[in-house]
Amino acid sequence: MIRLVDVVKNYEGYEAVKGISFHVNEGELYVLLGPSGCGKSTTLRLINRMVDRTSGDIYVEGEHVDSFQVETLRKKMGYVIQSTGLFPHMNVEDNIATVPLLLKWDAERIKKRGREMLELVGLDPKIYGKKLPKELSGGEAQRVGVARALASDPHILLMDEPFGAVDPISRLRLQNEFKEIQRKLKKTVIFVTHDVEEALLLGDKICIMRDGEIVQEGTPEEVILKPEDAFVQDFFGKEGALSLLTRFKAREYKETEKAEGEPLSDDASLKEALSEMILRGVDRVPLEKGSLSLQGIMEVIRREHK
Ligand SMILES: Nc1ncnc2c1ncn2[C@@H]1O[C@H](COP(=O)(O)OP(=O)(O)OP(=O)(O)O)[C@@H](O)[C@H]1O
Repeated sequence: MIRLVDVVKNYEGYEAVKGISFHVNEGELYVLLGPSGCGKSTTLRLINRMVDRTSGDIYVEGEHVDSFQVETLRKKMGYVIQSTGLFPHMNVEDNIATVPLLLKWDAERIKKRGREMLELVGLDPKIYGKKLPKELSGGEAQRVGVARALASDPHILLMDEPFGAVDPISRLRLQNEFKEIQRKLKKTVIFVTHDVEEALLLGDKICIMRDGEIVQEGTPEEVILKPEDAFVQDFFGKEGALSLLTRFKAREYKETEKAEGEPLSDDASLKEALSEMILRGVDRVPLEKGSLSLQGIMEVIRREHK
């Protein structure tokens, strides 16, 4: 679906991307993960030609990126960035309509699509359609950013730290909602982040970068449990397999037994549930109608460690 072969980017003598190759399959959410300055954003922007390659080749849906007109290439891909990139003088509806307008959709179809996209990202079109970006909270603006990227129904989404600017609670909600959207729509997504938990929660595959190079690529389980060097191991911290618990939802391991105390949301991850158990000094925490046991969590850790 998307293939990079020996891609290099030099910025005036500084080699930001040093000959990287990878392949992203259709419907896959591929995470580029690494510390600040390692070349993640540059790699993403090479794909939609916002940055020109120094050398190497990039293919999108089997075609070389140079064989497209730049506008045609960009229209194929939704692009979401941290600061949302919304046009400040356009209301939410008009922001979402930008690419469909360029694609010359008729007015009725654009309007309908705008409403559908706002509903998909959990915003009421009647309340939000006419608002200007400055009248939105950070989390709402990010949702509009995602709605706008999805509006023309591109096969591909390029997302550069899309939830980086929002507070941790809204971020977790947005991540979970986006995961649900992705489960339904199955877009091919390249997602840039430096947040390990975000990468583990969302990624089908994770590509770890350092100093313009790929250090390791694999499923979340592979990179956590079989780190190829100390950098990857350190990057995931000492918690190792514990970080993997981010990927599992409490609801999937719910037991019928009741437990005392404030219930956790069924959407909490096993990692959050484990932290709560440690904080409360208990081996069972209540969920909505049921509970989760330490033993249940330990079984997941043991299973994943095999
Ligand atoms: N337009 C530019 N001109 C010169 N150097 C640049 C330019 N854009 C990026 N760089 C440099 O290239 C390197 C990689 O930058 P890039 O933005 O791709 O990293 P990143 O991994 O996305 O970092 P962050 O997580 O901080 O956004 C950095 O050292 C950066 O300073």
